[in-house]
Amino acid sequence: MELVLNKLTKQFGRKTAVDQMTITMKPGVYGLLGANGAGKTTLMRMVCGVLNPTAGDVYLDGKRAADLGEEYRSLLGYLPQDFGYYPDFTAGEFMLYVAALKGISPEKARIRSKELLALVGLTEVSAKKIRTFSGGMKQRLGIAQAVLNDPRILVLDEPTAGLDPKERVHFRNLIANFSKDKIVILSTHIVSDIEYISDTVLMIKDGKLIINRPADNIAHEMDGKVWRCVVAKEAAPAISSSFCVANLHHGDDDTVILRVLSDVLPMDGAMNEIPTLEDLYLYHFQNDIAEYRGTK
Ligand SMILES: Nc1ncnc2c1ncn2[C@@H]1O[C@H](COP(=O)(O)OP(=O)(O)OP(=O)(O)O)[C@@H](O)[C@H]1O
Repeated sequence: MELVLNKLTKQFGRKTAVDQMTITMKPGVYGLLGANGAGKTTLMRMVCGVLNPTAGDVYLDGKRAADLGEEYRSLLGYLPQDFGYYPDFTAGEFMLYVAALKGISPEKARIRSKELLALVGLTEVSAKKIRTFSGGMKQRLGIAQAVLNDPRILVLDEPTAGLDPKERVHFRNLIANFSKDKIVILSTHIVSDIEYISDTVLMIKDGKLIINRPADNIAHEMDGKVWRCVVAKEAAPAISSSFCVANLHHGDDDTVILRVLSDVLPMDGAMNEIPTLEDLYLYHFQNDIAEYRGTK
């Protein structure tokens, strides 16, 4: 199976939300990373056919998804960011409702719903109303409904948003279970989720694909650019204002230890550190982050 996004573009008035994005995907987990407004949701909505591209196309095994129509949609599972859960439904009712929308026969729907609710750990609460669920439980229900039709392409828009660390780990494991032989596209702001679960990292910035690379050794382009600087407390603000600082903590005495991202030696005595995906992300998005913090 091969999913090709060919020069996929979406324009909202003058704003180009997704700009000529070309990606070839095979089964595996693709982690989509980008700042707020980078174009992740717009891209995912076009992949799922809920938004028409301004230009470009999605192809599945060489055929235009738009031409495949229902045949393409039947292979998709989608967990949108703003997923409506119908708070007065029970989890079981909700699964059957979504199954009906997906055209699954009632008998098959009952069996599959039961299996999936068990898989996501919601069997005991399947008769409880969704309004009583925690954020993590709702997200688990969200992924269960997305895979009801056993999709070959699974699109998850920020599935770990609002989850506590324990729920996030549980959720990541669930996604890993579901991802076998599928193309999974998952967006998040949480770098560690991408690091743990993705086979390929896609980084997008201002609607453009800036990185499309296997997750192993993803941060190697940062080799020699991540520095550990130990300075006196008074010297730390000057370093913070001149360089991108990924992390800062206080040492034993009156020292401060900074993790600095810089192409050049930031100060005498700085030592290179092993780069991480988070360093790579911060390096590419440092201007967005400075704006967000109000320092630019
Ligand atoms: N329906 C729309 N009409 C006009 N502009 C839109 C519309 N949808 C998205 N945009 C704009 O397109 C850009 C990309 O938005 P998108 O929601 O795809 O980003 P994102 O990366 O998913 O962001 P977030 O992480 O905040 O969800 C933003 O500037 C957004 O304001």
